[in-house]
Amino acid sequence: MNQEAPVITAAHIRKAFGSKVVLEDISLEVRKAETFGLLGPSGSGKTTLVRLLTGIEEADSGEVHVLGVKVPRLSLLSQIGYMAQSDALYSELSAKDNLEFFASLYGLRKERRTKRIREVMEIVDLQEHLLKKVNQYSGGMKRRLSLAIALLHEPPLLILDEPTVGIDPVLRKSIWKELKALNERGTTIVLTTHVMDEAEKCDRLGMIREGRLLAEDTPANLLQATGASSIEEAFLYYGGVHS
Ligand SMILES: Nc1ncnc2c1ncn2[C@@H]1O[C@H](COP(=O)(O)OP(=O)(O)OP(=O)(O)O)[C@@H](O)[C@H]1O
Repeated sequence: MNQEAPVITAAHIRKAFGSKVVLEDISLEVRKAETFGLLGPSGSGKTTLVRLLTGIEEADSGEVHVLGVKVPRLSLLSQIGYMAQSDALYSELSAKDNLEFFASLYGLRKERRTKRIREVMEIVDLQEHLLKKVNQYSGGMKRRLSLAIALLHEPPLLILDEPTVGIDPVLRKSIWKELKALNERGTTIVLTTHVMDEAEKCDRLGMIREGRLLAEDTPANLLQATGASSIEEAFLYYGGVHS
């Protein structure tokens, strides 16, 4: 059992856009060096929740603390590697120039910058496309470059919104291997997914449906508690769809 203070604590989060309530009374904790997966169908509120955790979006009520600090806080930005669902890249620039830009934003000095750019491009298997303009990249390549940028400054917390969408199974496997290696080195990871086999790879899962957290536990415990034979079945169970 990890006795350290949680890296993320969200308490009674509520968020509405106009009259539409998108998140209702969400409370959760993410522990140091774990991979916490947010699993839920399209439109269930996963992106809104991770945006609240980063401080990009503000809750109507409830509080989020990250690394002991109340969100939003500018100083937290250097502590978080955030990969949004839509890629925030400069398409007229090369991958290298994009990486250089974000590296300078994070204050990486020249030597470390060069080393890290090489390392992160290897992780996402784009080293041969470093000088190519982003507008010549495929959708999957852009996702991989976005992941590389999130990893660049070696933040203690990674928040990844659907990081492996559009990425082929072989590379997906190697990216998961890297995420697990980062866990072992102390990095905490929060990611969203609606892919069940990815959900099983997370240390703990939060199941979200219609803005509510249905359950939160390890994949094994969720299976045991529901008597389900798959995460998909467990999700349906908590969603009230008993077979
Ligand atoms: N800025 C916004 N203004 C109004 N409605 C919004 C806004 N952002 C999100 N929503 C709505 O909030 C709900 C949850 O959206 P969200 O993107 O958080 O879901 P999601 O689970 O991440 O979905 P997906 O897996 O498709 O990305 C949706 O109904 C969406 O239309």
